[in-house]
Amino acid sequence: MNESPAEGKTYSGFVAIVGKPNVGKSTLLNNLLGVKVAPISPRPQTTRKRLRGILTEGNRQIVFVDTPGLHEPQDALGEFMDREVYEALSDVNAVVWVVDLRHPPTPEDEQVARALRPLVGKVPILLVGNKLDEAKYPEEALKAYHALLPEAQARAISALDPKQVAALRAELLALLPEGPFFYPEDFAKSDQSFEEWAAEIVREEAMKRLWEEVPYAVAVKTEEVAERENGLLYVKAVIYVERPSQKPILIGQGGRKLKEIGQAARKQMEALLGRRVYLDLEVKVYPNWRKDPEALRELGYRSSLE
Ligand SMILES: Nc1nc2c(ncn2[C@@H]2O[C@H](COP(=O)(O)OP(=O)(O)OP(=O)(O)O)[C@@H](O)[C@H]2O)c(=O)[nH]1
Repeated sequence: MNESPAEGKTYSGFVAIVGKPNVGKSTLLNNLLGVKVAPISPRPQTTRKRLRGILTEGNRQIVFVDTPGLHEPQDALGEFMDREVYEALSDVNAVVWVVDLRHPPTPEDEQVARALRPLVGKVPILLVGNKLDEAKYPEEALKAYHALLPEAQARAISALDPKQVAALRAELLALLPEGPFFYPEDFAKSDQSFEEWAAEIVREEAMKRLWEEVPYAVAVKTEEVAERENGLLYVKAVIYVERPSQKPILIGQGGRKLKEIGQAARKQMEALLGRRVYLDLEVKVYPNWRKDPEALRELGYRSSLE
């Protein structure tokens, strides 16, 4: 653990961001931090792994833990994702429970509320009704969610509104108990390696462009990152699919889809790094990787307990 800053008291803690798939958890995390650390797509269950985002402001530090959307697992990947949520909840100072105000609660929201119940009275639980900008009956919806866990403190926001996100950020910073920083003040905003981040960006761009079952069959692994003489950063990533029939869907006619995915991911990388990137993508088949615990580990879905 790192004691910091040099003088005076410090306040620090872990804040878990939980909720069912697609409610805006990753969007909220990225906007709380002011940088993009988590992948976002209109597809539910884009987030697969727990991810830490680190926010340091003055003498206060929050380590956010973004979690996959809690859902009924269909396979080994799904079980891994739910386990990630329960582990994230085991040792936190506050919980942000995100719900979608455009719709009333579903059984999945009830499942999240049940998972949070043991924390009542132990740590603050902030119920964040998100997507206020597009909600027709936000007050009624928030009330219905609040009824699932009346002990939570409820508020409505849009994760896309910088002012509302800043207010939530200030509220969370104020909740922190006194304690030393977990990361040095100048630590990057996420604990992901560049290789992991690059793979997540490619997966995000692929998921946005695929339909039905195919987005969920995609896994991405960064195989190489190398400096090139002309100032280019060379990044080689492999996109894995589960069946040979999925490969042409990803590549598209005349390679068009893969090119689109590559261009969009490269742009995101260049924007973050402020330099030119050569992104080399390849598509391979890894039969039924989602059902195979060994394959999950190989593709980076490793529990932090291992
Ligand atoms: N209109 C509106 N859309 C939002 C808001 N917040 C997030 N979204 C959109 O909701 C979709 C899902 O957002 P994510 O941040 O990926 O959601 P998530 O909860 O992390 O999803 P999982 O990875 O499935 O757990 C994306 O298309 C976002 O752009 C909001 O406040 N208003």
